[in-house]
Amino acid sequence: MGKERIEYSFQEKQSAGQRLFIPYIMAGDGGLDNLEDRIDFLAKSGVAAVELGIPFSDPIADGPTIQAAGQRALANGTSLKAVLSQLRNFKASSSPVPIILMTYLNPIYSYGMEKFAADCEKSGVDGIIIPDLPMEEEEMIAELLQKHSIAFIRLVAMTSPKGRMIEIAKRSEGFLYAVSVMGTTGARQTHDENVKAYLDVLKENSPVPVLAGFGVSSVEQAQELSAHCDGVIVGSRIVDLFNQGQDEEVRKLVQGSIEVGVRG
Ligand SMILES: O=P(O)(O)OC[C@@H](O)[C@@H](O)c1c[nH]c2ccccc12
Repeated sequence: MGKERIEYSFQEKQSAGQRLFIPYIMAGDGGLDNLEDRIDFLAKSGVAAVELGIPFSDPIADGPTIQAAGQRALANGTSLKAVLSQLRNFKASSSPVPIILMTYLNPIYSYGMEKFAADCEKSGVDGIIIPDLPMEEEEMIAELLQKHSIAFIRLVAMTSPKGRMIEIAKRSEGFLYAVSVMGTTGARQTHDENVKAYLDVLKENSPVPVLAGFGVSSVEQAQELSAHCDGVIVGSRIVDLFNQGQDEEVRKLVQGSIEVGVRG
């Protein structure tokens, strides 16, 4: 359950000599019915976990691709409640890979924090990412998540002072999400040169694995960044490929990224 399940999955991949890869998909994009198949497909492709987004009307950290996916999901009635009950139906805890929910704070508030944490556990959710909850305000939910054995994955930004980065890394459970661009989610061709040094600092100071996310859209980028941390998170590119029915390209992206390449 939770943190241990994430750690176990990561260790399994790393001891097989692979990089970690976490795809982000928007729950309900293409219908909630296909969720289980999609997770199975990703697991078979070699991912270390799946990050599942809850659609929200005001996604401040998201660029156009994920905003559009959220609109499609909301249009077919997807809600936090519907996602949790769908996960519970197919028992995410017997899912072949850990499931990490990514949701803004507002849907959690309207659902009820205590009930949210309890229902996540019942639905087999292993970890949570809440991008609009700063460290200073996390205490209340942190306790609830702990009580229900759910890993609370923290995000760190390139603009954080070093001391704050280290504090966030210390608190993070499962892994540390290193946001590797300044701006919103969305595929980009290249990353700022400073990203590598930033990842090196995190890697040196983090007690948990470090994964870089935001702007990664190709095997080359994944390989380049993975050489400075434990792996990558890819959202917009995966969302686009699934939306275009190019599942085979998704598989190639995952498989190319998890191989330890010439750069690493
Ligand atoms: O789409 P990108 O640039 O590949 O970035 C990953 C990202 O999509 C996913 O982790 C995510 C989607 N929405 C978020 C909001 C905040 C933090 C992270 C996320």
